Amino acid sequence: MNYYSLNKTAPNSSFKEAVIKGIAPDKGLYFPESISPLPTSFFDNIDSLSYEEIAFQAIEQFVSPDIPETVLKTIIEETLSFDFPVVNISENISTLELFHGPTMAFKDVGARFMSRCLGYFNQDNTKEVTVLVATSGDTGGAVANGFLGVKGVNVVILYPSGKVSDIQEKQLTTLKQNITALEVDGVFDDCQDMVKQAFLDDELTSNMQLTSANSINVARWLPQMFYFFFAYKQLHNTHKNIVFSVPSGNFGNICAGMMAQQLGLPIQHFIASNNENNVVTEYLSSRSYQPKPSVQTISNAMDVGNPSNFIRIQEIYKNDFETLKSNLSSYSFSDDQTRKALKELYETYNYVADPHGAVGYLGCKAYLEEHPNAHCVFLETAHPTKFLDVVVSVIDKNIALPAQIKAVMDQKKVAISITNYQDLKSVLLNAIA
Ligand SMILES: Cc1ncc(COP(=O)(O)O)c(C=O)c1O
Ligand SMILES: N[C@@H](CCOP(=O)(O)O)C(=O)O
Repeated sequence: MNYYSLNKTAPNSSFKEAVIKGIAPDKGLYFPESISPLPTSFFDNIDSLSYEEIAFQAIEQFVSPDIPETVLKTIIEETLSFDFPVVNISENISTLELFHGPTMAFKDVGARFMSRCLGYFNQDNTKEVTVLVATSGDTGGAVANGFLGVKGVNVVILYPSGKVSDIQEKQLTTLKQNITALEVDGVFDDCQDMVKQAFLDDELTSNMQLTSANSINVARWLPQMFYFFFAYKQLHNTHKNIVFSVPSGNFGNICAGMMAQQLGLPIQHFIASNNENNVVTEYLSSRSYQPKPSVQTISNAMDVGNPSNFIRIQEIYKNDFETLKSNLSSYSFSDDQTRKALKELYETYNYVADPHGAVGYLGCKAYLEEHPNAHCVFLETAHPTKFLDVVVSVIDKNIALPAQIKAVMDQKKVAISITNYQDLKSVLLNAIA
């Protein structure tokens, strides 16, 4: 598969080139040249397919011929080494739990898939690759974990100081080895802007091979399609009119769901559930797309004021506002509403959610008011213990810590404080000096 740049002024790239570069030379996001729907027999037989087989068929066209079939099968098998259960909440609402991986957030799937692709492409390469990542909380930990010890790859993670949870910070600052954490005096969008600026910097790019492990990288983004298929497999015999409510920040996850739909997955509608960072909610009601500075919320990983992947969503719908609107609704919720939803989920349904999942639940409720015949699946994108203070204070009950969380809690944080792009550049240049 070849990929074109959404800025349309760079040459097309193979999957391998797109993964290694991360972003096109004209700074556009890569997008696949074609999307061929899966045959109807795939959906007719989905009950008899394993998750690995489903994932293989979903992604093969996007990575072929750069990753041979046997290698791809191994990558998928290693990526999907944990469970993706759908849990029933009420008659019309279920949740897809995406937190059973090593860092307990949905990012584990994309990070594990991408690290193995890059490891494969880099196996005979003597030139080291530097993976730059901006995180508002979960990408950093997942990428650190996914790339830990990968030969020839150094990972540099930028995170906004004081704006990620304690556990998230531990997950991205305690691994050492080939992982460096940079604590930025700013918000997530500052981190993301610095990463994008680094790709524009000739002094850096002529001295080192830079790539990104944010969802701008196609190998991080596309595997996020897998679990929409897994949810469908679990639900399609008992539920019709399946809609997904995706707690959204950078819009990579929901955009991956839309790619699954393009492959033929019968998803009736998408709901982008937002906290008060509501650029897309506003766009759908006003037609005016106005990125704005992010505000801090209790669903911190969604504190994004300029979502990178919205341009891919526009491309999927060929920049047609009405087509997009017929397939996507969006709602924005305050922290107070999120706290009430956490409480309601616990007290009414005995379900302990995390603040991001709670925003997704609110999105389901809002949509179902207008569409009572739908079945809404909200993505539970992280484990509640990653946001221990918020969740415990709301439900007023201690929750057991999983082994993955206990393993990092008492580790010592190691991070370099930076305030601006020059600081980032110095860290990167010093590393190769
Ligand atoms: C727990 C959690 N939920 C939701 C999101 C938002 O996902 P996306 O950025 O793909 O929209 C993130 C961050 O990506 C996250 O970490
Ligand atoms: N919410 C994310 C922000 C980065 O998103 P990505 O999917 O583009 O990596 C985070 O948790 O860091």
